[in-house]
Order: sequence, then structure tokens, then C-alpha cells
Amino acid sequence: MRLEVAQLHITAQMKGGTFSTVVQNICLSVETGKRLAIVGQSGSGKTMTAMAILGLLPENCSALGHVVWNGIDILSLNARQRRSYLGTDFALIPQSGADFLNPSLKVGTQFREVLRRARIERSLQGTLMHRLLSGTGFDDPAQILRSYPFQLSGGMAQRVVMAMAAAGNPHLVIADEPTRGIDQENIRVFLANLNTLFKDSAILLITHDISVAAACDEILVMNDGHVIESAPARILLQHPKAKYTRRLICNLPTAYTSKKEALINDA
Ligand SMILES: Nc1ncnc2c1ncn2[C@@H]1O[C@H](COP(=O)(O)OP(=O)(O)OP(=O)(O)O)[C@@H](O)[C@H]1O
Ligand code: NI
Repeated sequence: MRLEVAQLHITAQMKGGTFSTVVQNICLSVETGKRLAIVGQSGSGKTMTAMAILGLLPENCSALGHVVWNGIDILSLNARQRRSYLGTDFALIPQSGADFLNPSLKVGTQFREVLRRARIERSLQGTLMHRLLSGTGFDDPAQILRSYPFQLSGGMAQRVVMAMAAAGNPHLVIADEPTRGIDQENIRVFLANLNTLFKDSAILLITHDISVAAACDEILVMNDGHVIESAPARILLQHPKAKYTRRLICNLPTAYTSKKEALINDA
């Protein structure tokens, strides 16, 4: 299965009634079993691109172009039809697991609701929740299910949300800055879990961290609502074409430090 985005334009209606272009002519593709990273500085349109794919754009924004999933241009479907993809074919791993969870409900209650929406039979829910939580590294899933979100650390909340995202066995997973605010060790664990839980899914990973992007198959660089370049990760990191990409790599945290000097000298 394959996601193909072509000539995606997103426009926002501003307060005075004027229109502003948010992204222009975005083209990207990712197929099941592959991971695509989107990198770019703040405000470059990464999240809006992801939201357009998932059908979750804010009300004042609209998208034109093509978002083709499995041969169907889902951008032309109505809101109800589009929502039916989320939680089944598509899943979102949001930036902050802790913010995503409802603070007043136990993890188990929220997890069951996710499974209900994914149309998992009630009698299978318990076993599935335990399996998914074990899959994200929890030794005692029962205790996690009994916990309230405030009893979890940021990294633990992220793992819970990831297990929830895996519940519907999605074919496309979009993770928006999933590693922001978590330490290097937890980033390593996150990437390992992502690869195991979503082995057969197409993964679109929005990130500021070059070490996370480097773990993907392809990298797409965005700036100011445009695609600057895209290429297999290794090629893009070692031979970035655009000056913007070189500067971005130099400014991104972690890894590739030895490459940075060469890139700066080249720029
Ligand atoms: N509801 C909205 N109405 C109008 N403009 C918006 C709206 N939401 C976002 N924008 C604008 O769209 C542009 C792209 O925003 P987006 O959130 O996609 O950036 P981003 O690349 O995800 O940045 P970050 O790395 O900070 O998350 C920004 O200029 C932002 O101000
Ligand atoms: Ni964003």
C-alpha cells in the first residue's frame, strides 16, 4: 500500500478574511514497510502537511491537490468518509503523549475506547492491550492500565500512546515530533519500538532530530511551505544538494558531527 501526495496546496483563511498560502506544491510518497522523515525549521508546514493527509486540518484551512491512498484520492472524499480512515488505516502518534491522554481517565479506560473505535471485540481487548503494552517495553502492563496519566513519565506516556496507535493495525502511521523532550536513551527505545510495532506500516515521521531522520529510509526537507529536496536518507545526509539542507543539518541536534565541518566548508 502506498501514500502518494501530489501538488498539495494548503490555504488558510485569516481573521480579516484574507487568504494565506501555508504549503505549496508538496509532493511525497511512502509505501508500507518504509519510513519517510520530514525535516524543516519551525513553521515550514510539516504539521499542516500531515494534518491534510489525515483529514485533520483546522477549520479555517483547506487543501487542494491529491492525497492518494491505495489508489483512492481521499482528498476528494467528504469529512465523514475521511474520518473513517483514522484509527483503522491511519494512526497518529502526537508530539506529547502526556497531552494526548485525558488526565482524568485511567489508561485502561482510554485504551478500551481506542479499541472500541478500531472495532476490536470486547473479549479480545484485554489480551491485545497487554500484548501492545509489552511490545512498547512495559514489564507490568496491568499496572499501567490501572494508572492515571499523571503517574507516568513523559517517555512512558509516549509509549502508551504508541501502543494505542498500533491497536488498529494501521497501514500508515504519522508521528509528529514524537521524540521532542525525551532523552537520547528513550529516543533509541522509541525508534526500536516504532520499527517493531509498525514493521509493515508506512511511517511518516516529522522530526527536528537528525539522528531520528537518519534512521528513516528517505528524508524530505521542507522550508517555507515548499519541498526543498528529498532523497534516500544516507544520500541526503552525506550529499545534500541545497544550501538550506546543509545549514539545517548543521543546526540539527546530535550525530553527524564529523560531517558538519565538511558541510559548512562546502556551503
Ligand atoms: N489554523 C491556522 N491558520 C492559519 N495559519 C496557520 C494555522 N495553523 C498553522 N498555520 C501556519 O502555517 C504555517 C505552517 O505551520 P506548521 O504547524 O505546519 O509548521 P511546522 O513545520 O509543523 O512547524 P513546527 O516545527 O514549529 O511544528 C505556519 O506559518 C503557521 O503559522
Ligand atoms: Ni509542527
